Amino acid sequence: MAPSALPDRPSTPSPSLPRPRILVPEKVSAEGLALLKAHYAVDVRSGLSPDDLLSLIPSYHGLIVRSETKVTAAVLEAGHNLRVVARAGVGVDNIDVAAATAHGIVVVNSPAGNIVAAAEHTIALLLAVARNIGRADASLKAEKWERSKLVGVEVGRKTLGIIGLGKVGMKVARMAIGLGMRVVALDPYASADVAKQAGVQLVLSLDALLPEVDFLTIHTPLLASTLNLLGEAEFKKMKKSARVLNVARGGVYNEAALVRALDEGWIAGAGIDVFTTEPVAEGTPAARRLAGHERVVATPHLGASTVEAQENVSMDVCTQVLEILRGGLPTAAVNAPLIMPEEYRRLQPFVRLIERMGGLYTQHFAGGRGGMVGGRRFELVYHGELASISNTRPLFAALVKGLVSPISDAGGRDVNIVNAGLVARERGIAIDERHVHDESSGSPPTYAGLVTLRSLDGVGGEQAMEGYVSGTAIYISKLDRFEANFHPEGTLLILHNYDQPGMIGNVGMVLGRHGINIGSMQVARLNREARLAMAKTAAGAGGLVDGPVVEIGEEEEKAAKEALMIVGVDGDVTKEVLQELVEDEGILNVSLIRL
Ligand SMILES: NC(=O)C1=CN([C@@H]2O[C@H](COP(=O)(O)OP(=O)(O)OC[C@H]3O[C@@H](n4cnc5c(N)ncnc54)[C@H](O)[C@@H]3O)[C@@H](O)[C@H]2O)C=CC1
Ligand SMILES: O=C(O)C(=O)COP(=O)(O)O
Repeated sequence: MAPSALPDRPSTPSPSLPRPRILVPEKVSAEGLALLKAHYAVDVRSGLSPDDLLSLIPSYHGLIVRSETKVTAAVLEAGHNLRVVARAGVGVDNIDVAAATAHGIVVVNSPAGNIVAAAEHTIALLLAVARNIGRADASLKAEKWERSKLVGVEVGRKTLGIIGLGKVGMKVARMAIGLGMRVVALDPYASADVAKQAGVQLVLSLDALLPEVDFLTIHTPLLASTLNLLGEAEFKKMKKSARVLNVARGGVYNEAALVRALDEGWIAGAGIDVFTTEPVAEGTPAARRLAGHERVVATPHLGASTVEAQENVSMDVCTQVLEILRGGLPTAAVNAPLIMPEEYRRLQPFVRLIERMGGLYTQHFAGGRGGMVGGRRFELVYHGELASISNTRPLFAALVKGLVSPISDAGGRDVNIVNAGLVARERGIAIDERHVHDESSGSPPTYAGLVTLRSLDGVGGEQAMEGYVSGTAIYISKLDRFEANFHPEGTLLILHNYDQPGMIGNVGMVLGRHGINIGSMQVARLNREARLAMAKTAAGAGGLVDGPVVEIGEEEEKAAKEALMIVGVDGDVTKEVLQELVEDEGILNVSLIRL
C-alpha cells in the first residue's frame, strides 16, 4: 500500500487545522516514525506512568505501543481525539480492544512483521535449555569451570510438541524439522493439509501430546481459553526429562504450577521469554521465582527484539496510522473488517465514493437533519466491476459513516469502519445491498463500477443518487432527477433553480460580494425520464396523453427547465450567504455540502 497509491486527499493536513499528534510511549523503530514525522507531530515519550498516559492522551489522535503500555478502557475513554491505536507487534492483549471498538477507535497491528524473530528466539531458547547455555555462561563468568555439571541433551531425533500451529508455531515447526526433530502439534483450528505438507503430525488432545514430547513450546495468543492451559496436572503428565518453552504469553502455563513442576522435578527445565507480570522485578512472586529459577533460561520478552523485526513492525503500523489519519483504510485492523492489501487498491476509491454519497444524502436530501436519516431504509446497488466484489463490508460501513458523520454528535469523534455497524443499528438505519451483474442494466461500459444509492422511504418519495469510479477519481452521475457529473469533494453549494438566463451570474455576484471564491461550477439538467414524465403530466393536463402534440402551460414549461447548479467553493459559507442565495429570483432551494 504505497502512499503514492492514495487518492487525492491532501498529504498534509490543512495549515489551518492543528497538526494531528501521535504519542509513542515505547521504543519503536525510527524507520516507520520517519514516515509519520513528515505529516504529524510525533512525540516519543518513554517511561510514562499509567497516570501520565491518562493525562496526556486527550490531546493525541494516534497512539503507537508495544507490549509494555497498558491501553485500558480508561485510557481509551480519556482519549477523545484518538482515532487509532497501533500495536507495533502481534499480541494485543495489553489493549482493551472491545473498549476501542465501542469508542470507534481502530486498533491495528503487524501480524507478520516479527514472526521470524519470535520463531528464532524459540529455537535459541530450545538449544539454550538443552545445553545449559545460561548456567554455563554465568558459571564461567564467575571464574568456574564446571564441565561435568553442565552436560546437556541433544534435540536431534527428539520430539517437539507445539501448542498453537499458527504463524510463529509453523515457523518453529519447520526450523525444528530442520534440526532433525519430530514435530507433533495441537491446534484445533489448524489445517490438517498444511500440517501434513510441513511434516507435522496433528494430535487432538493435550493428553495425546504431553506424555510424548521431549520439548514443548506454546504459540497461542493469551485468551480466556488459553489462560492456565497447563497447570500442575498437565506438567505431571510429561516426561521427567521434558523441557518447556514459552515465547508466546505469560499465563498460558500457570506460573506457580510451573515453578512447582521444576522444584519437584516433574519436568527438567524451561526457557521462558514472557511472564504474567512484566517487568518481572515488579511482578508477582511466581513470575520472579520463575525468572530466577536455576533450571530456567529466562529472557526479558525479547522474542520480537531484533533489528529486522522492529523495522518491519514499525513500517507496518506507521503506514497504517498514516493511512487512517488521512481517512483511509488499514490493512491489518484487529477490530475492523480486514481488507487484504491486494483488495485495497481496488476498494479504496469505492469506499471514498460511497462515503461521500452518504454525506451528500444527509446534507442534500435530509438537509443535515439527523431525524431524516435515522430510521430510514436504504438500498445500495453495485453494478459493473463492483458487482463481482463479495467482501462489501467496507462499502457498507462507508455508507453508514457517510450518512451519519455530518450529524454525529459522538463528542465530535468520527464514525469509522469499526463502529459503523453499531452506529447504524443505534440509529435504526437499515441498508440492503444488491449486486447487479447485467451489463445492460444501465452501467456505462467505461465505468469501472457504478453505485446506486436509494432511500426507500425518503420523505417525498424515493430519492436516488448514482456515482461511479474512473481510475481513482470519483464522480456523482445522478442526483435525484438530475444528470450530473461532478466530483463529490470539498465544500459544495447545490442550488436547485429554474434553468433561465442570468442565474449563474447572480450566484457569482452573491458569492463574490462575500469574498467566496468559486473553484468549480456545473449545471445538472433533468434526466430523460424526468423530462418525459414532465411532458406526460403536461400532456395529461391538456387531455392529450399519447397525442403527438403536447401543449405545455407556462408553469410546466418552467418546471421542465429546472436544473441544479453545483458550485465548488473555497471559504466560509454563512447562513446569511445561503439566505441571500435562496432569495434570488429563480432559486428554489440551496444546500451546503461539506465532504
Ligand atoms: N515473545 C514475543 O516477543 C512474541 C510473542 N508473540 C506471541 O506469539 C503468539 C502467536 O503469534 P502468531 O503465531 O503470530 O499468532 P497466530 O494467530 O498466527 O497463531 C495462533 C495459533 O494458536 C491457535 N490456538 C488458539 N487457541 C488455541 C488452543 N486453545 N489450543 C491450541 N491452539 C490454539 C490458533 O488456532 C492459531 O493457529 C501470540 O500470543 C503473540 O503475541 C508473537 C511475536 C513475538
Ligand atoms: O508482537 C508480540 O506479540 C510481542 O510480544 C512483541 O512484544 P514487544 O513489541 O517486543 O514488546
